[in-house]
Amino acid sequence: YSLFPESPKWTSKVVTYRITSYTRDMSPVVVNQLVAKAFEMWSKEIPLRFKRIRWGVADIMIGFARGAHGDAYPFDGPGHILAHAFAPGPGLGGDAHFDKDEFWTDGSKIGINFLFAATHEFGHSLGLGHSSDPNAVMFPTYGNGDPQDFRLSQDDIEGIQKLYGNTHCF
Ligand SMILES: CC(C)C[C@H](CS(C)(=N)=N)C(=O)N[C@H]1Cc2cn(c3ccccc23)CCCCCCNC1=O
Ligand SMILES: [Zn+2]
Repeated sequence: YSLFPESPKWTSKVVTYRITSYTRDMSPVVVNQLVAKAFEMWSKEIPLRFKRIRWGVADIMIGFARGAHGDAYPFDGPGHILAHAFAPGPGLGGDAHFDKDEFWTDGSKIGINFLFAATHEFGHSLGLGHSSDPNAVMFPTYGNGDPQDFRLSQDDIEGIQKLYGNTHCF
């Protein structure tokens, strides 16, 4: 695993998130559920809680966008870069953007598995960089293992616990 320089992390016990835009590929209800599930993948390994807010500014602002969308990293049409997320911090820090030009699916068909991509992006939002372990969710490229049936690798868990400690007793 790798961290970002200076190991930025969230210092609050509860981190808020808000989904500000959606995709036509899946119903908003499904996107909401998959976002919650992706956060749970990480939160079950660390003493950190996530709270969804529907309005106002959350720590982690989540949305779908195509091409240039207000940050310095315009998306590139179908394929190539699928999404991006910023390291923990104020403002843009922690935010996760998904490329609207991808075909996002919930594991029932072809396209890009949204749960996998969201789990990867939220790893960045929490402070993880990329891993050299091909089995890690934080590996730089999509589609090495089976994105329809994945779980955090030991490397992913080691990295997130390095930042936030673990949830086990003494
Ligand atoms: C892990 C993801 C969820 C998030 C990362 C982006 S990020 C910022 N969050 N680390 C991602 O999109 N990686 C590219 C990396 C990549 C693979 N190729 C590329 C060709 C061109 C440009 C990029 C790529 C080869 C062709 C396959 C293109 C489709 C799949 N794309 C990828 O795997
Ligand atoms: Zn990445």
